[in-house]
Amino acid sequence: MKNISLNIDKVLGTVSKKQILDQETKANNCIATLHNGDGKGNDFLGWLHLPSSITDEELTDIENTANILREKCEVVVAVGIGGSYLGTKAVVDALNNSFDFLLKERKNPILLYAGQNIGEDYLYELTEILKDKQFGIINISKSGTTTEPALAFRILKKQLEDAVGKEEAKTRIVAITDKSKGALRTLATKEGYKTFIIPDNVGGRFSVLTPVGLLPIAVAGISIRELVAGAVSMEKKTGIEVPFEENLSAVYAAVRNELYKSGKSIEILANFHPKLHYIGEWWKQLYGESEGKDNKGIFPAAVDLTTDLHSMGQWIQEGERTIFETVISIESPDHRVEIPADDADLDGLNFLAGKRVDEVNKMAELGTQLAHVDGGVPNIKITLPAVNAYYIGQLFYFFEKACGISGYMLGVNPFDQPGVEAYKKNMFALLNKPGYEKESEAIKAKL
Ligand SMILES: O=P(O)(O)OC[C@H]1O[C@](O)(CO)[C@@H](O)[C@@H]1O
Repeated sequence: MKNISLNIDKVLGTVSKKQILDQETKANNCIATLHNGDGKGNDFLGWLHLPSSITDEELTDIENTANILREKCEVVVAVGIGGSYLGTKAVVDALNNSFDFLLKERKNPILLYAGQNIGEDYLYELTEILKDKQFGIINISKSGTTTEPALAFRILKKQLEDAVGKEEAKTRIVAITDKSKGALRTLATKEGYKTFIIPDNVGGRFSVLTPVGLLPIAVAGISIRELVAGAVSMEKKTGIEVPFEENLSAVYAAVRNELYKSGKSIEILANFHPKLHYIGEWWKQLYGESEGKDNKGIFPAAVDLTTDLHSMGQWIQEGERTIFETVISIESPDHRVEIPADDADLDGLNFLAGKRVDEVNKMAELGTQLAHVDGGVPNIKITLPAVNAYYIGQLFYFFEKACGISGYMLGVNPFDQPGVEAYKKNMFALLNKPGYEKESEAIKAKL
């Protein structure tokens, strides 16, 4: 197996090599803080050695549970929001056929999602489509109290029980939550569901390599062993003993912090393969919740290229010069499509005849990089040799480790998310939730 790689050459017009190398001590100190567990948020460091500590028994238990759902269900609904669904969707979208839902000869159940929004039409359409389907539910919530998934689960649980009876429903529902706290744990115990535990010390956005991600990914027919193996290899490659310049996570963290200091306050994660869209969504939560606090932090944005070059391209090329770009580049796509010759050549594309589509895409990627760098947008490039579970495992861990280092370099606690509570408090006050009487009065006075 090869490895993912990092290229920072195209940031060097904005920050110098010396500036980056000067961050060595700081970055190493941050890595030591993570490994010694003596920094801010140190009760949430369970992700650090998670890949290498997953046991064969745990993986087998997850695979066996996935197989039960795979046998019984045409559709499995993964209920969860934020870290409780983004990692799964990132892997499944990246590795499954883009037109999976249209495949007739199915080897895997269709994975659908719920609880990641409160859209009434979304839930209506989901429940309608499930009416004639054999379905199961994986209900995922670390806290076990998040409103969006709890609401979706209440609706889907009733539908499933009405359709197949309470006893059968129990065999098609799996709960993934805290070992003892939260409403979901109480409910799962009372109903007797199969459960998996999200360790106390692993925050939601770092939980993709726990059963949170592993169970639904296994249901989708993807090798969780390869995913974990990739993460294990990256855990080694970014370890405390690895020299700064060889430690991809440390270098990425140092570079983005130097760019931030130089006025680049927005990082755009770009891909040239639409299947990677949700890798960007997962990454946005990871960095947004980890670094956006104390009135600081790089704003994480994401684009799909070349698609968004025809919508956001103008802004990226010539808008406010406060951005830098991190491109996820894929060395070899899985499949070959050659551009055919055409006698009439009315579209003038015969100069491309015989070339692979990826050759055009690669030139678009290179052309974009050069244009953006010329336009004052520094460019970091992360290359995956191919899109498979192993390299995505590497990528996840690479970003997680870099996020921990980067957050400490920035001087924030990368492992909490106190700001998320503000909207919840207002929503509960507006909905007259018991216990929020004072807040209800106060908020209504503002309307
Ligand atoms: O898994 P839970 O506890 O339902 O939380 C879902 C998401 O909500 C947040 O806690 C923010 O409210 C995220 O950090 C988390 O990933």
